[in-house]
Amino acid sequence: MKLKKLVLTGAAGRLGSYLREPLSKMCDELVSTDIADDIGNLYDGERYVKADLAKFDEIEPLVEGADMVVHFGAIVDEVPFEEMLGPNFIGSYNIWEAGHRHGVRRVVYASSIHAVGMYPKTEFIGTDVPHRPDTFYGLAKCFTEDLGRMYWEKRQMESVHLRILSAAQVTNPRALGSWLSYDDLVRLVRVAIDTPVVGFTIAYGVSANDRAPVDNALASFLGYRPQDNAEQFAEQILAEAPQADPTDIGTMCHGGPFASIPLGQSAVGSMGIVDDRKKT
Ligand SMILES: NC(=O)c1ccc[n+]([C@@H]2O[C@H](COP(=O)([O-])OP(=O)(O)OC[C@H]3O[C@@H](n4cnc5c(N)ncnc54)[C@H](O)[C@@H]3O)[C@@H](O)[C@H]2O)c1
Ligand SMILES: O=C(O)[C@H]1O[C@@H](O)[C@H](O)[C@@H](O)[C@@H]1O
Repeated sequence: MKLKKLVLTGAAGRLGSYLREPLSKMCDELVSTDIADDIGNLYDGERYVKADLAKFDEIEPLVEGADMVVHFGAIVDEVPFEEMLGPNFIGSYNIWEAGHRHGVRRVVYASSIHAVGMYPKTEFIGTDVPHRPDTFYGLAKCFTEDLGRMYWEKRQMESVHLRILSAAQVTNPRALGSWLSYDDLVRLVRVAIDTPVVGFTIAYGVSANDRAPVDNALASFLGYRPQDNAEQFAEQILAEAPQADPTDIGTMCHGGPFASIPLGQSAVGSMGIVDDRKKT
């Protein structure tokens, strides 16, 4: 199905960099947006507009005439609530409200495992477990999932909330379960757009890892079939890993370092994430 217009927020970001090209091929016009000054060379059919998610006046005109919004823009680490409020809470409201005013059919949202990060890993969690955020960052993901449910139930605007686990190079034992390869990310976003009816849906964003700690059974109607498996990295990662501390909350919970970090303090700093965004 080729759409008329798609909007991608967070287009300058790491995941955005892998989504721009495939999204540009799924529509006549892709409007990519971010707070960054530019995003490099543009793909055929792509236009870039700098805008701040926290400002309704900047976001609202971008959404006019769009079939769907792929909403990936956000602060992606734990920060004090006051800093999170604009981009991650108000930003989500701005996307849904602007979308509603312009008759946007669906939002595909980058939610996160951190909406449920305080569950112990001994629980194989489904998409229907109650929220259990590990940080203000996770709380903003919970807020946005509830916002999406409310706009579906009250205003019939659809959304798919992709609770991504770890879309980054595999550098630690946790990622052997939580890895989402960039190719599988694209597969997931593609089915979230292509599935004819989604209502309000939550799906975990994870590859076909032998050790995947979450259950996507309730989202199986999306037909997401991940192809990659982090087990290919297991031997090396486990040989190099320090002995796990069973009393550490971060080791025990789905949220990893986000689960053990004090509220408002950076968790990403300790995770060794490589900036391998795709260059254009
Ligand atoms: N990478 C992961 O493992 C992972 C896991 C779960 C969820 N997510 C979610 O996926 C999305 C993309 O993450 P990423 O890893 O590519 O991070 P990223 O930081 O590379 O990308 C996020 C982008 O959002 C933009 N942004 C921040 N504040 C903004 C504002 N006020 N207005 C407009 N744009 C703003 C940033 O400039 C950045 O380009 C985020 O919503 C994140 O929460 C990522
Ligand atoms: O838990 C994870 O691995 C990831 O969770 C995402 O929500 C964060 O944005 C990302 O920075 C983390 O690496």
